[in-house]
Amino acid sequence: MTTVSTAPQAVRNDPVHKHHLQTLYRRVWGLRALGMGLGSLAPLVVLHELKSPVAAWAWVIFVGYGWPHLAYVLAARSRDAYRAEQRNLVFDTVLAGSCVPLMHFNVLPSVVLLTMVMADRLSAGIRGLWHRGLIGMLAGVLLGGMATGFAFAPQTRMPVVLACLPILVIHTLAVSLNSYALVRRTQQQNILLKKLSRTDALTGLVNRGHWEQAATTLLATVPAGEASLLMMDLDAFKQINDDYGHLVGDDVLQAVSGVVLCHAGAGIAGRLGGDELVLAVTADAATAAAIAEDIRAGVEALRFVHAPALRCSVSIGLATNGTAGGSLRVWLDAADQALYRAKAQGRNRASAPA
Ligand SMILES: Nc1nc2c(ncn2[C@@H]2O[C@H](COP(=O)(O)OP(=O)(O)OP(=O)(O)O)[C@@H](O)[C@H]2O)c(=O)[nH]1
Repeated sequence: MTTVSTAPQAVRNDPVHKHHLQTLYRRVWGLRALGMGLGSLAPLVVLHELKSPVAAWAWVIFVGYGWPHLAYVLAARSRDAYRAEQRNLVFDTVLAGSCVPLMHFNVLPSVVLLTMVMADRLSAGIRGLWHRGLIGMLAGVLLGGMATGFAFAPQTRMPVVLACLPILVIHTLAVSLNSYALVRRTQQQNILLKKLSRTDALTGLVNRGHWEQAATTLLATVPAGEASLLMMDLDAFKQINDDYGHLVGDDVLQAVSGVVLCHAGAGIAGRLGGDELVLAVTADAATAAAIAEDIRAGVEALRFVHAPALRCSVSIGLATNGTAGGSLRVWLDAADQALYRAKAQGRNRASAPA
């Protein structure tokens, strides 16, 4: 019931993943003890009905209540605990199979036992385990049959039916809980992956590809004159990098992105690349100019712990979707020209197209 997916090479070499595999036997221990313990109840009742010899009792008691702990010790003492646990998982099936002839093929407990054991091999997610488990199970049935002469009495009486219930109920609920946890974890990881795939790692703004998608949608849905684009470029950023180093340069980029996000409202802030940031927002030209001034002033007010003397500024080019026409390319071009004007007019300012 513990899932260990077969991972690609890079993941398999990861120390955390290796540790996860090498400690599998510890996680399986409790589940094996519970499953084998409950699973042995019905066989014991059948042995009682059949008035089986002591050797059969001893074997089933070993399978149900001794083997789970022996399996733990074998894996713990092994040089490769994961391989040892894989052997244990196959040996589980041999043992389960061997109990079937001891019960003279009593139909309900035999089916329950074999099904539960097989379901656990499948849900472990280890490649080929179910296949090896099937062979192990058949070997177990064969060995048990050779010991009992394949005696056959498939009828199941009520006490045996009742003895099957604990494993049926508890095992089914445990497997369902495990699946529930797995689905929840996968959903959360998918959300995180989606977020990471569209986020610029340094600034936390959306990356170019995702920003272009979102801006295209905005452009298609907002009437002309009601959406604005702010294209921002840090002033003399190369000099900042040269004077203070790239790490401080990164701090500046992060801090400026923080200011942009702070004033973005419901707009979409992104990093096109380098020190070039963009904000597409549902706002007319006057509102966009006010947002641009807030960002400009916010950037000017930034101070840095690792470079107290450092002052930075940003130039901003503005374009509304009215001036830009229908395509994102034209809109970006209009904002870029406005940014060029802001730089040419002396930087640290916002400018609209001429
Ligand atoms: N620290 C840091 N620097 C970066 C990063 N990406 C790009 N740069 C640097 O940003 C600088 C961009 O400089 P430019 O935009 O060409 O010029 P500028 O110095 O900002 O001058 P103006 O734009 O004309 O004001 C280059 O030196 C790049 O190496 C980054 O992720 N971190």
